[in-house]
Amino acid sequence: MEGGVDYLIDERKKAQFDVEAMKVAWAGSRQAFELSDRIAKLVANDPIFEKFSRPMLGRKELFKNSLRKVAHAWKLIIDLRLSEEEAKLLRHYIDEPAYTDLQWEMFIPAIEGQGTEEQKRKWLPLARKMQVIGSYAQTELGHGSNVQGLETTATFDPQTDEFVIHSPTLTSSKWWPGGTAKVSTHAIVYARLILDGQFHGVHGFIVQLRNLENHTPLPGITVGDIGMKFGNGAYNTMDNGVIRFNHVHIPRNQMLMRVSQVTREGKFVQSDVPRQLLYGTMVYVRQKIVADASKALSRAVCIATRYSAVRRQFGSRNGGPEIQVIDYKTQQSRLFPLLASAYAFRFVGEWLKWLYTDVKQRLEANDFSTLPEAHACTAGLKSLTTSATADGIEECRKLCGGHGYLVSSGIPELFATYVPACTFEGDNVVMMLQVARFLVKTVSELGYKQPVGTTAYMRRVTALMQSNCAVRTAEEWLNPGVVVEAFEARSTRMAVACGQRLAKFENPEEGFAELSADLVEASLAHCQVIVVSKFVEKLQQEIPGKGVKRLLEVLFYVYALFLLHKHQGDFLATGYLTPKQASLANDQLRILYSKVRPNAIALVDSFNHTDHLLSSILGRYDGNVYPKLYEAAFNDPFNDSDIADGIHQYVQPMLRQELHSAKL
Ligand SMILES: CC(C)(COP(=O)(O)OP(=O)(O)OC[C@H]1O[C@@H](n2cnc3c(N)ncnc32)[C@H](O)[C@@H]1OP(=O)(O)O)[C@@H](O)C(=O)NCCC(=O)NCCSC(=O)CCCCCCCCCCCCCCC(=O)O
Ligand SMILES: Cc1cc2nc3c(=O)[nH]c(=O)nc-3n(C[C@H](O)[C@H](O)[C@H](O)COP(=O)(O)OP(=O)(O)OC[C@H]3O[C@@H](n4cnc5c(N)ncnc54)[C@H](O)[C@@H]3O)c2cc1C
Repeated sequence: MEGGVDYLIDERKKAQFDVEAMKVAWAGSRQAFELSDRIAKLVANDPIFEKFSRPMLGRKELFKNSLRKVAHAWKLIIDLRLSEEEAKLLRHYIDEPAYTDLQWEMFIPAIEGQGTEEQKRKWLPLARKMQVIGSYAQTELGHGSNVQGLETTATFDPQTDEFVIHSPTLTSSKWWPGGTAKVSTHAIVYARLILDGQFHGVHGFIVQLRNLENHTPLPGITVGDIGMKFGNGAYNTMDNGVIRFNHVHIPRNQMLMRVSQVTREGKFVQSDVPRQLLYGTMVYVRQKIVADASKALSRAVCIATRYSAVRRQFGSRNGGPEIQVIDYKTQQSRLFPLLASAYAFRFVGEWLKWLYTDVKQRLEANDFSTLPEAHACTAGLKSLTTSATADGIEECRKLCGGHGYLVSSGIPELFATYVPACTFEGDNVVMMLQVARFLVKTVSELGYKQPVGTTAYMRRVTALMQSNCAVRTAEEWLNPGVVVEAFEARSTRMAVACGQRLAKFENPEEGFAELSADLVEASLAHCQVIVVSKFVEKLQQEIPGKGVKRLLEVLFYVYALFLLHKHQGDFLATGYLTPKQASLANDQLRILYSKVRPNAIALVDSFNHTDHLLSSILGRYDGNVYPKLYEAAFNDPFNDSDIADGIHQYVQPMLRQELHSAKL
């Protein structure tokens, strides 16, 4: 047997559920499935969107090719009259970081959220037709996480009714904004507002960077690329930029003025809208990043699962086949929790999208009451899901053994493209510390204020602090109420313990800094409550299709009990579980893995990933791994000739002992 074609055919026959119905459950609805499937095939069948050769291209060629793909995609959007939703899917399936990500996910949302009605009327139609191309220039060489520490200045000049945008120091150079180095014509630049010598906080300004006719930078603007990033291909299709402003004048009406206004006379007016709305774009993008985590993790898991069914090692009896590596319990205990996590993140992402839509509608109606919770949820879940996904992709590489390290496995590029998600849109630790602030506040108010939303479980603080887990058998862990209560009790106990220790500090900020590592752990525990509860809520809905709900229940228990096993130190230290109960959870986990095993291939088929999206020989749908790996090796341009450049010059003289006289 040269490939694994028969193995995957056999595996698919073992499925105990309706794969087509699971595809719909994964997509969210039949309509969402059909839409997504149609766009995925459109991209997969278009040779311009080929991406297998991407890691072998030099930077300039890579970038030009990326510009070509974006132009081709835009042409398709117009010719096929694709909706905004379809265009988003098109970008997802093209699977190449590009300036359009910033245009659609940051520049436009920033104007929508922070612009006045007049500004929206002017800028949004231009941006939506791609007549201006915008980026999001917040981070500087010296500051990223600390937004209030940004140094770029926007000084109002009452003489000309303009703001003067200036980079006063080297460290104030804008650094990282995607799409800026070579493409964007405009940027939302975050700068310190200065009126009559007084600082009035950091605000966003629409600044034109390039001449729309010939694309040259405007006077006073120095702009360039910040250099190659991690991995071949990967994020290097994006032109992350550096910008220096030398007293660049922009009209007053290009300050985004929904939150605060500057009058013609140079007076600062603070509206009723809270200052935090300036950060609204980040709430939107963090929500989007959570939704995307399941897409990235499911890709890696799909590759590792298919390959684990094709790959065989050891255990051959009487010349028969060796054991499929997916049958090793260790392989299952590493792979199946990641498979379950992909589903868990899919469902929590769906819920977060709902939460964001609700907050957005409220904000439009000037109801800001749910913004703090939305901020804490998006920050915390962004941190949890991206960290787990980045680690999960790397684990999948190891699950594929040596072949996982080959670029043709599709995993190295996926990893290199994905890992910055742990840093951009807020470093993951800094984000968890935001959750910690929210939790500390919630806990300190417990005596007189009912917690709401995702912290509502803390209303039962007394019960959660005092009662203990009642599980006596492994079977008793198969109860969603029991599982969720365990997570809620652990989270409440960790948060309350942090609150009690904080109260001993005279200076709360000093206490917060001192206890920050514990606070991050308490925040993670709270975020895990959210993911686990949202999975349970999903299971309470009607889920059609033979066996679909049952398999999702299995995955829920795998996800939750795996986390419980991994963090059993917390569950034991807080006193909610006994060592015996933790051990029973682990026993149940092993039983659950055996329930996943026959369904593993069908569960990853349910992601409906095309071979184009996976771009992986190990993860091919047909399982034809070995012949294709062999073919790809000899198709590599490095194998064009048997004698590589440099052999005659540097190797042959060594073999002939003539190196001393060779010209090096
Ligand atoms: C959160 C901060 C660290 C806060 O700092 P401070 O403590 O200094 O606070 P402030 O004084 O500023 O404010 C305090 C106050 O405000 C509240 N707050 C803070 N943030 C928010 C918010 N967002 N919403 C609401 N409220 C907020 C806070 O809780 C306080 O409230 P109280 O006073 O009541 O306590 C902040 O400074 C911060 O956010 N820092 C991080 C900076 C950051 O995130 N920068 C992002 C730069 S842009 C960027 O990185 C772009 C990345 C590229 C993205 C590409 C777009 C593509 C999208 C799709 C992505 C898919 C990826 C998938 C890849 C693949 O699959 O291949
Ligand atoms: C691929 C990529 C694309 C990007 N695109 C854009 C873009 O389009 N526009 C844009 O404006 N920016 C962009 N960024 C910048 C990005 O948003 C920042 O890098 C990010 O917000 C982190 O900030 P930083 O670099 O200042 O990290 P730092 O804050 O310097 O972090 C360094 C370390 O310090 C720790 N740390 C920092 N503060 C604290 C604290 N208070 N407590 C405890 N630990 C702390 C962090 O955990 C981290 O370990 C991009 C970055 C990347 C990697």
